[in-house]
Amino acid sequence: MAKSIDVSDLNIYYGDFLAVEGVNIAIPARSVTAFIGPSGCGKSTFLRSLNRMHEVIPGAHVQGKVLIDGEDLYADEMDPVNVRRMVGMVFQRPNPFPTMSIYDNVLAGQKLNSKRMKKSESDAIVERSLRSAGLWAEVKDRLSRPGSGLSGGQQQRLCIARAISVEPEVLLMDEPCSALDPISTSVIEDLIHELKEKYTIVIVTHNMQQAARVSDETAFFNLSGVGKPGKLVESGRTEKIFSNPDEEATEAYIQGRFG
Ligand SMILES: Nc1ncnc2c1ncn2[C@@H]1O[C@H](COP(=O)(O)OP(=O)(O)OP(=O)(O)O)[C@@H](O)[C@H]1O
Repeated sequence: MAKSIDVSDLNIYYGDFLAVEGVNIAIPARSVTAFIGPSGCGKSTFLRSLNRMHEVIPGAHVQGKVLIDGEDLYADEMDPVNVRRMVGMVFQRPNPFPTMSIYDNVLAGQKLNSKRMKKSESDAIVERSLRSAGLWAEVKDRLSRPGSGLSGGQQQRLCIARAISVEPEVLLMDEPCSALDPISTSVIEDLIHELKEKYTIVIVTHNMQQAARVSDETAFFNLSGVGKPGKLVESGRTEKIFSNPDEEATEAYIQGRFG
C-alpha cells in the first residue's frame, strides 16, 4: 500500500514565475513528513506538485522528476486522475460537499473514478473509511444527513474519510488543523499517527509543536530572497532537524527568530 516518494531536481513554475527551485528529497513510506518554512516559500506548491494538483492552475508546470515507488508521476502516459487516486489530498479548510449526505461525501471520490458498485460494497467502503478516520461512532446513526451539519473537526475527519475511501498510497495534508480548535486538532494528530501505519503522509504545517509531535521527518523550506524562488534548505529526522539542524536558517526559523 504505502509508497515512498523520490523527488529529483524539481522546479515548479506558475507561467514564467519560478516558485520552487531544485528540490531533491526522498520521502519514506509509512511515515509522516512535515514541510515547514515561512509564508510564500512554496510548501503548498511543492505539496500540490506531488499529486499534480497544481496543474489545475493554467500555465503551472514542473521540470524534474517525482517518482512514487519508481513510477514517474509526470510521464506522458500517466493519467493525472490516476495520480490523484494514488495520492490523496486533505485541505486547510474542511470542504465536504455541503448538501451531500455524510454517506455520499465518503463515496464522492469513488464516483469521480466512475465506479459502479453494489449497495453492500458501498456500505462497506463507507464504514471502513469512517472507521479509519475515527468518525464512525459519531456519525453511524446519521449517515443520510448533510456533511455540513458536522462540527469543523468532524468535517475534517469526513474529508479524511473521503480521501482514504479510494485507498490511496499517499495522503497529502495542507495545514489540516489550521481551522480547528485545540481538541479537534489533537484528535486529527492522533489520527495521523494511526494512519501512518497504512499510508505515506506528508503534512504542511505552520505549527512547530505540531511538526515535532506528528512527524518522523521534517523538511525546511525557505526563500532565497524577495521575489526569488523557494528552496528546500534541509530535511531529515525530525529530532535532528529540531535539535541539531545543519543550517543556521533552520535553527533560526524553528526558534521563531523569523517567519
Ligand atoms: N496560483 C498561483 N499563481 C501564481 N503564483 C502563485 C500561485 N500560488 C502560489 N503562488 C506563488 O508561489 C509562491 C509559493 O507559494 P505557496 O503558497 O506555495 O507558499 P507557502 O509556503 O505554502 O505559503 P503559505 O505558508 O503562506 O501558505 C509564492 O510566491 C506565491 O505567491
